[in-house]
Amino acid sequence: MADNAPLYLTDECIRSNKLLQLAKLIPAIQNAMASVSKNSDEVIQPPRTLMQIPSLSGVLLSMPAFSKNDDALACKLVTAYPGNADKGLPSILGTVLLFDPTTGKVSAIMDGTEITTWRTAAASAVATKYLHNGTAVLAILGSGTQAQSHAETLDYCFGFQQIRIWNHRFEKAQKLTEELIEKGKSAIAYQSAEECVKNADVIVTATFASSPILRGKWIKPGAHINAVGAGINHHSELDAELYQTAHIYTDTMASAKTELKGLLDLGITIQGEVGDIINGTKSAERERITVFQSLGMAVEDAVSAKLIYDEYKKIKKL
Ligand SMILES: NC(=O)C1=CN([C@@H]2O[C@H](COP(=O)(O)OP(=O)(O)OC[C@H]3O[C@@H](n4cnc5c(N)ncnc54)[C@H](O)[C@@H]3O)[C@@H](O)[C@H]2O)C=CC1
Ligand SMILES: O=C(O)C1=NCCCC1
Repeated sequence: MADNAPLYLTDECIRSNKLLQLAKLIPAIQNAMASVSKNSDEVIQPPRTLMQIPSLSGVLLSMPAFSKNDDALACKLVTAYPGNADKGLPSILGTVLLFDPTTGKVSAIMDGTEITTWRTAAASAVATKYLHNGTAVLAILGSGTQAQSHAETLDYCFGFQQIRIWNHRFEKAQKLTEELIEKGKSAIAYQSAEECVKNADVIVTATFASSPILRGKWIKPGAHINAVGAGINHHSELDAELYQTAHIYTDTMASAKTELKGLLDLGITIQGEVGDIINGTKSAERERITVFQSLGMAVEDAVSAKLIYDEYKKIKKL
């Protein structure tokens, strides 16, 4: 490889060299979420393009961003193909280009699946920190990639007494539960979503469900929900009653205006961005049911890619 050629970092390389560690990732994502919500030039992040391919049930997103504080300029191209599960491939596949911000030259090309997996869970952890009201029981609806990263990341941050897993295919809930138990966590698989979320303090929805899997009447007052899943229709996992009663925050209002249009058209209010709470410009009402409606932000990918690049250069002494 020529000296000035971009680095190519695969998901396997990122995993085996531990290039993306929660201890560094979570504060970086918190800073990025805060910066997005400041009226400043700290973050440049245009609305992402989202191209649907209905005949193949797939979506391709293009997500550029610049973070001044992190000196990170990047663009992620990411696809969502729910049918990949039957083909032994991840549903979410991505590639991130990291640029030298001063010249625009590509410094690294990275697989984006590890990045998407962990930065999404890190964003939910930050939202949970600012919106939750208790950390005894974590309930996760879904048992795929995001369910696993959320179980590990939220437990890393809050140390839950119990982690409950539900999936529409029970054997998959059992499989994730066994993996969590092997890692020393106290996990239980549930056949019923209602039983799974009963009295839970923090709930995660991370599925491709196109109709509600979580109902407002099942949830205890003060519970916090990280609504992560459902592809391009980001608001199909929770029922209307829940959206109508909860205090809802998102990651970026700029994307919410288009990607959550279905919710806004129902007259549902989004209180603001999680960054507003971090910055102290809005205050959380933790005694109410709160929802973090996660869309996913390009700046999260940019700061994650920069962390990986810096860590790789450090360990390889480049
Ligand atoms: N907000 C964000 O930043 C991000 C959101 N996502 C979204 O998170 C969700 C999960 O993604 P991954 O874990 O990577 O996918 P995955 O394919 O690994 O897991 C999907 C889970 O959904 C379940 N599922 C599929 N169809 C379902 C249905 N009709 N009803 C109930 N459950 C169903 C599967 O059994 C599996 O447990 C997707 O909707 C994806 O688009 C993914 C990455 C980032
Ligand atoms: O932010 C992302 O990355 C994604 N968001 C929605 C689903 C596909 C990946």
